[in-house]
Formats: sequence, structure tokens, C-alpha cells
Amino acid sequence: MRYISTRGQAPILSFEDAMLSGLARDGGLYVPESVPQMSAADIRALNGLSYEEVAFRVMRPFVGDSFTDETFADLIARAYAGFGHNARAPLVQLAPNHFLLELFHGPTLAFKDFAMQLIGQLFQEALGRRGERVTIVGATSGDTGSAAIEAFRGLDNVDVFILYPHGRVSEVQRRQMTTPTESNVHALAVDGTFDDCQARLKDMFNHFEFRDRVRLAGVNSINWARVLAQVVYYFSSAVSLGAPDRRVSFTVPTGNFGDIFAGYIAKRMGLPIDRLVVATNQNDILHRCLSGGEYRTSEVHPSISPSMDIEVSSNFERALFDAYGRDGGAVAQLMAELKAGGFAVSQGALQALREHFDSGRVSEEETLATITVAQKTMGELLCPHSAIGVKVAEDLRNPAVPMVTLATAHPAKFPDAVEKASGIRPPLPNRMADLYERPERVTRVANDLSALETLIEERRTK
Ligand SMILES: Cc1ncc(COP(=O)(O)O)c(C=O)c1O
Ligand SMILES: N[C@@H](CCOP(=O)(O)O)C(=O)O
Repeated sequence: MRYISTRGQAPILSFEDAMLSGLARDGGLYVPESVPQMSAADIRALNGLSYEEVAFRVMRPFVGDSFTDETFADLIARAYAGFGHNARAPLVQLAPNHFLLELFHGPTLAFKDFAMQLIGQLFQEALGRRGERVTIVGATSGDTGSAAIEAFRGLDNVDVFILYPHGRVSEVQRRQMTTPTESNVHALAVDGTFDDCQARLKDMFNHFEFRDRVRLAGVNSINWARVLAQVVYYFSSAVSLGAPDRRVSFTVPTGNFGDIFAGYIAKRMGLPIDRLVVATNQNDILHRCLSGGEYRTSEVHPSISPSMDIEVSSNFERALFDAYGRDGGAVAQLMAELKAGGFAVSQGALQALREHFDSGRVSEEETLATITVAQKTMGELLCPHSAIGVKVAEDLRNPAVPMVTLATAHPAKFPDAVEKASGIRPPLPNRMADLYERPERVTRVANDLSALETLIEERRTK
């Protein structure tokens, strides 16, 4: 299995090299050269298997010879052993033909744990075998950072630096990043937005002297392995609802377009997905683009769903690559235009995107109202991100096709908004009960590439 860049000019890599490299050296994102197929019989055979067995069968063809079957199965088993639910990703019914996929039973209570726990295992195995050490830098709007710190804390062969937007994550998210005591993890509060953090991270990857000196690696969804691990739960949930003999749709609370892009990959592998529905908050560049054809950035407005306060949606580049017929030159041109504010998607590409994706936008008031109604009428306490998914799903779904809405975080990560809407303050699980008492360790940094690089150089293990 070979991986190519969305901008067409970077070296073609194996799964393991793509995973350890992060951003492609032409600034693009790695994608598989071709998407492995699963037949209806292959998909039917997933029925009744454990989550780990489904994960092995779905991901194996993408991994090539980077890991043996035995090692890969073992790493998957370790990745999910710490989850707080036997099903790992349980489905609950909200209404006739509307289901919620609970993706918040991992150690940091968000869907990010599905990929990050596995990546932690894969990195450890690959780096140990190669005798190498890397510096992981991540950008987060709250959940990727806490999941990455949890997955890599205390490991010998990695230093982890997480850039989060100062004052724009929830208190629980912040404390999850600032309270771990291991010396290889560093929380950096950047004066800016998530988009600024992600832009500085990509600047570091494009600054080859720094990148090579610190042996930079990434665990954002820049990293293909992150997307791949998220493909699995589309299969596990669709199969339990009757796939491949019944089509299923998914609504995904969306920011950086990684989670829904994983659904698109599942569809391209052969999973009979009817619609993939993008649900955004008031930071709605994706909804504006899919409905009007213009991908143009605007100011980020802080919301009660802070993890989705994103206006430059990194993985949309991967979808554009396919929509433009895998023309790396065309994508490079669009990304250059994005730096200057945005671009119009061609009619052909827009039509290609709309073949798979619908979209909806949810206001702050509607988010709160959905939390209230879901708690009262469906008996489900939703986090604000999941509520955005439920609202858009209810508005757009075809009642004849099962709809699965992804519940991307536990309500206890956003207790203020949840309490405001429902009157219930969701408690943290017992293992985190003292989170508010633990001392915090964080460095405030300017939104400045050279300041960030200097700090990382100083703090990383030499
Ligand atoms: C809780 C939550 N929901 C939804 C999203 C959006 O997911 P994606 O960025 O993959 O579109 C995020 C951030 O990624 C998140 O943390
Ligand atoms: N919402 C995310 C933003 C980063 O997304 P990623 O999938 O690229 O890591 C977060 O919680 O940090």
C-alpha cells in the first residue's frame, strides 16, 4: 500500500513512513494511492465480531507490510483495552430510525481516543523497532490535545507539545492537557484561534530545517493513521443496523473534516452509506461551501461547541483532491488561493462533493434547545457538539433510511453549556474526579512561529 500527497509533489511513502512523517513535504496531506475494497460478503462477515476484530479487518489492507498480522492485532487489542464500554462504540436509539453512536467511552471522553490510543501503540512499536525518537507537535481546539497527551505521556521516545488557543477551550479540556505531570508532555496556550495553532503547526512542517532537526511528527488528522482508525466505527455501527443489506446514513459534527472524511473512506471501501451529513456550528465554512460553492474563510466566533470553532478545515483538502479528479496541481493552486482568503469550487467538483455530502448549520440557541429536548424526550444528555449533529440529522434525514449521529464527546467535558440547557451538571467519571484540584502546568506563547520553535527546541529531550 502506497501513500501519495494531495499536492502531487512529495515522495510516495509506505503506511509507516506516512504515519511518522505527518504533513507531506509539498504541504499536502497523504492519502492512499487506491482505496482497498470490501465486498458485501466481507462486510456481512463482520456481523457479530468484536470491535477489535472489525478494526483489524477494516484497517489491515491499508497497513501493508508495516506491521505483521500478529503485531497489528496485538496493538489494536492494547489500544481499546482501557475503554469504559465493552462495545467500545455503542449505539443507542434516539427515535425511530435515528441512532446515536457514542464515541466518548475512551480515556479522555471524546472520539479522538479511538485513533489516538491506537496511534500511541503504533508509534511506540515503530519507533522502538527503528531506535528513533520524535517530537510530536499537535494543534487542538481541545480534544485532540488531551487525547494525544493521554496516549503519549511518559513514553521514552517522544516529546509532545500541544498548541491550544488560550481561553477558547473548556475548563475540563484545558485541565486534561495541563495537569499531567510527565516531563515529556508540554501544554502551550497560544494567543490566537485553533486555526492559528494549526497554521503554525503546518508552518513548522514546511520549515524543513526545523522539521528535520527536531524530527517533527504529527498526530492531528494531518496524519493518515488518525483518519484510518476512525473508519472502523462506520463499519461496526452500519453492520449492526443491517449493512450491507441495508443502506445507512451518518450525521457528523464537523470542524476539521477528519471524522466525516473517515466515513467517506468507508463508503469508498464499499460500505453502503446513503448520505454523509456535515453538521457545523456558527463557524460554518463547510456548510457555506457545500451549499453555495465558495470556500472562503471568515473570523472564528467562539461558541459553546469550542472543539468545532474552526474556519480552515484541514481535511477538506483530501475531499477536494478526489473531487478534482486527484489532480495535485489543481489542489495546490486552490490551497494557494486559500492563503489569500478562499476560492470558488468548480461546478464539477461541487457536484462530486454533493454526491456524498449534505450539510446543515446550527445556532447557539438551537444547540441549547436540542440538548434540552434530547434530555427530556429521548433521555439522552448530549454534549453541545453531539447536539449539533442530532439537530441537523433530525432536520435533514430521510425517515426510511437509518440515520446514525456521531456523539463525539461526553457531556461532562462541557458542563456549563449542558447545565444551562438541561439543569443537570454532568459529573466526571470517578477516575477524573479530582481533575479540578490537580495543579496545572502551562506556558503562554505568542502566535509566532519563531517563538514556538525556540520554545520547542529548548524543551525537547536532546
Ligand atoms: C467533540 C468534537 N466534535 C466534533 C469535532 C469535529 O471533528 P472533525 O474535526 O474531525 O471534523 C471535534 C474536533 O475535531 C470534536 O472535538
Ligand atoms: N476538534 C479538534 C481539532 C483538531 O482536529 P484533528 O482531527 O485534526 O486533530 C480538536 O479537538 O483538537
